[in-house]
This record gives sequence, structure tokens and C-alpha cells, in this order.
Amino acid sequence: MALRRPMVAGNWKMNGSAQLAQELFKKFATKLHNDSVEVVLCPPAIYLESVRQLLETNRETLNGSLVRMGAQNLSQHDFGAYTGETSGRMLKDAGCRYVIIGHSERRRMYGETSNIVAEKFAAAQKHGLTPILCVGESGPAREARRAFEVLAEELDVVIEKNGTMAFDNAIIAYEPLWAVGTGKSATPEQAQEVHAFIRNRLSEVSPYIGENIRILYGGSVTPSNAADLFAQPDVDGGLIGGASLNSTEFLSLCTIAMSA
Ligand SMILES: O=C[C@H](O)COP(=O)(O)O
Repeated sequence: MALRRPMVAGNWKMNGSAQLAQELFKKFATKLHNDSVEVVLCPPAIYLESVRQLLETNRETLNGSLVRMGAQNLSQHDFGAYTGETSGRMLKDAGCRYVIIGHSERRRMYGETSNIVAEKFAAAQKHGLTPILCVGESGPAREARRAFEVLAEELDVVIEKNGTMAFDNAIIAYEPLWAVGTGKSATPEQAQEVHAFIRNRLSEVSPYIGENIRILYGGSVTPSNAADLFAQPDVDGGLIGGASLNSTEFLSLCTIAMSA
């Protein structure tokens, strides 16, 4: 087993159905044979209960493989008059182990600043959830050679509020905005360069955290580019959008991560 167990997390976004969850579990039973990859399903909140039930009823057929559930977002608040929001405690009650924080779609479309993201990170951990913290630069920022600056800012705000040791129980997902849902993935070299930058930034404060944190790549990952991306030394798997909605493709990505 590699130092860091690869993870393949499917972010369904506002897509999918209870039927997709059933299809996936049928395939998990035949294609996942061991714990060499951790698979995480992040369906819309309304389907968390369906996935939780499938996890429970399929415990035996999963046969030691690691399939877990995550949410796509949470409130930074514990409870109160926040219509439409879901707290970390509720997600924990619903059976989530992970929660995606700071996805670029939430930062861009719902006004989530790095400060709010840092508060959500804290709220997740307070309620026993492991945050999957998304960071990534826009196309113009990359063209202006400001990618590292943007990534450092997104990361540092969370570090300042929560401390580096909080990353002992966190996952980072590098998702360049120009690659999300565009069909244009980062090259393996581009991904490796950024993942190494993120790892080094954490290592400067804690070599232990730097070495152990899992950093996923997200942005137009498909079965045809995954092997090269996952083979990079600092890429520990993927956060998958579009391809997580096709059970055959998603399982193929899990199998690729198993042998990466
Ligand atoms: O969270 C997942 C990402 O935004 C990647 O989406 P994508 O695989 O559809 O590009």
C-alpha cells in the first residue's frame, strides 16, 4: 500500500438519482475487491439517505472495499434561521464522513469567500466530518502566471483560521477552474507541479502533514487521462464530476486508481 491511499470521489453536483446509486453499488460488488482505493460518493443532499441505505445493505458484498459518503456543501453555522442550509451535525447524522468545501462553483456562483470557506472547514471538523477542500486558479490567473499566488491565498486563509495541524484530517482537491467541466484537463505535468507546490507549502510548517495529506486532482478527469494523472507522485486520486455520473466510467476510474 502506498503511503497515501488513493481516493476517487464522485461529485455528482446537481445531477444523478437514487437509481444511479443502485447501479454504482451493483458494480462496486463485482469490481472493487480490496481496500487499495477509497471511493467516496457525494450525491445531492436529497439522495444521501438512499446512499446510506445502500452502504448498509451492501456491507457484505462490498467485501472490505472502502466506499464512503460525502456531502457537497455545509453551512458554517451550527443551527438557526438559515433557510435551505444544512449543518455539519445534520450531515454527520445522515452518515457522511466527508464534505466538499470551497468548490469553485460555490465560490463563483454563491459568493463564498476564502473566509467563509475557512469557517466551513472549521464547522466540518467540529462535527466530525473530513473536509475535502477545493482550491484552484482561473484561466486568466494561470495565463498571468498568478496560479501559485491564488492557490497560496486560498490555502493560507484556511491555514490561518484552522492551523496547519487541522490538515491532519483533511483532503485537498486541486481543481483549476479552466479544467472543470470543460473537457480540457490539466496535463499530468501541470497537475504534478501544483500538487507539489501545495504539499511543500504544508510541509514548510509540518513535514508530517505535507507527507501524509492526500491531494486529489479534479477537472475533466476521464478513463482516458486518469492513468497518467494518477501516476504523478503527488496526485493521490481524483475528484470527479461528469465521469462520476456514468457508472462504467466511474468504476473504471476507481480501478485505475487501484493500480496507480
Ligand atoms: O468536483 C468535481 C469537479 O468540479 C470536476 O468536474 P468535471 O470532472 O466534470 O470536470
